[in-house]
Amino acid sequence: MTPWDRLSTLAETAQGQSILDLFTQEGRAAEFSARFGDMLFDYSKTQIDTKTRAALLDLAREAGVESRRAAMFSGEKINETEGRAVLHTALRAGPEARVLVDGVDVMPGVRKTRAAMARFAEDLRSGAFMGQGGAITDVVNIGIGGSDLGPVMAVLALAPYHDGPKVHFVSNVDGAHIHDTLQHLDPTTTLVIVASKTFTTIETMTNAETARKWMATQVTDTGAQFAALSSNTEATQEWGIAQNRVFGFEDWVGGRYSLWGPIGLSIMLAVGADNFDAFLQGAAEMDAHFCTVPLHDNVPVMLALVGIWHAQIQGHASRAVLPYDQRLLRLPAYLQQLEMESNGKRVSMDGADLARDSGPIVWGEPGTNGQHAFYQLIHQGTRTVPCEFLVAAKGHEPDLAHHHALLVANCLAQSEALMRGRSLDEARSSMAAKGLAGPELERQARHRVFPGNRPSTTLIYPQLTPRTLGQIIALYEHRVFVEGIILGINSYDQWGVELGKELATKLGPVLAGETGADDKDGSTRALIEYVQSNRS
Ligand SMILES: O=P(O)(O)OC[C@H]1O[C@](O)(CO)[C@@H](O)[C@@H]1O
Repeated sequence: MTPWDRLSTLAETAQGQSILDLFTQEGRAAEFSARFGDMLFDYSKTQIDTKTRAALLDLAREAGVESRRAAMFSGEKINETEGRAVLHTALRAGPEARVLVDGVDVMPGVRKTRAAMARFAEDLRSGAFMGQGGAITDVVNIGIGGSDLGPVMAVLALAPYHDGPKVHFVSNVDGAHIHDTLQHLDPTTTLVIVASKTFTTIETMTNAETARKWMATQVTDTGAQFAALSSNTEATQEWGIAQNRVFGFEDWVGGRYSLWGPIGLSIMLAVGADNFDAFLQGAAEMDAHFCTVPLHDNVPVMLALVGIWHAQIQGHASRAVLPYDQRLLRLPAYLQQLEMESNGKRVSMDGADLARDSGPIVWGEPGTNGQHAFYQLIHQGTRTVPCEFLVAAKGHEPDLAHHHALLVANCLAQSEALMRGRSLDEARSSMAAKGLAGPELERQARHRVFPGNRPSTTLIYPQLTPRTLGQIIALYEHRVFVEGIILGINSYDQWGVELGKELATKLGPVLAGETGADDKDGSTRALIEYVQSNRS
């Protein structure tokens, strides 16, 4: 019997297994949690028991998690469809590290770029680097996907550490985004960063061109107030950005894994090089944990196995990520790209159809806001949505500690409520206490039943510092990697984004009336006609 078969059988047995009853086993909370430093990952509020976990660990071993992990860290070209190594971990590696790609140590180059970024950041933050109108007050990062989501998420998350210029982000090609961002800024004291690995992404290049025109209205040497983050240094030069403000990286850094290097410049500008270093250090610590700790106690591995249990074995199509931290507002969006662009694939590495479901749909919002929006469905809908809670024991506002206490109480209450539920008898008693009786009591009580037994995990840490944020992001990166290995997926390509881009490029001239729409289907033709007759 393969581990997959064993897990299917275990899932059948688990049907109807009360999670709450599993806690009659003494020490379950400690036994079904994993620690990383002062961070705790609690997965005891799931139906996973000792046998299930053993089968999940066998699955990981048989899939070759340990050897694939070694292959990734040693610079093997594990992104086979693009013939590339996967070494975002090198961007955060410590001073002693040596990482070989094709026999060449890439670390001297990584360190050189990191030092150049730090020098530029310090110059800009101290006022040594200025705009035409004086010290830089605002930075606009223009990028999309991995060249935007990571930096936006991290800059928001690290608000208590901001002591640099104000950082803004423009990603959408919708002119509203750049318009609304630039309209309040002064071009003479603004730095524009064009963040694009390829430097060809249509949204980014269109926004960059618009920013250049805006800058030219008041600045004579516009190029002097631009920087570029890219692995296509030829294109950055052609675009007119001086070499000393181009921060390059190699093709072994995937877009959605790129915030640790030059793509993270906006984070460094906001919080300074020391805090950025702490962010990298946290991630490097998680890398060391991932590489050395046995699978059973390995937080990224266990997070991945819980994910596989819920998505591929129990068949739950989505998972909700629910940070009880307003500053992690964009974490769900960031994880949507990280997880869904990495593992949303229908063929395995060798091109065969995937034998099971691909990675799940990832969605979420910070608590407590989500509670007043979609938690209704999570508690009483007909579908089970495994929930992943994140919360810090302590906030950053000592005088608002009572807010934080309420926040934590809500987070803990939600996982408890999801597991415990409320029975019909309990609902009946509360309706009877309100004076209801007979059929009306019965009807009202049924609406107030919570089925419970809904699984969740909680990641809890002391405080959201730069170092902790680095740990959390690296944790999720490795989780995605492990899930991808188990599914046989190449988590590092993204062919699924190409078709839409190609068609959009062809539709441009059609919408402009330059070419016909004869090859289009009836629906698309009707939509084109609608736009053409309603835009003037
Ligand atoms: O950094 P670039 O090359 O502009 O790409 C942006 C994003 O586009 C994608 O290729 C997908 O559309 C992402 O993987 C990437 O993060």
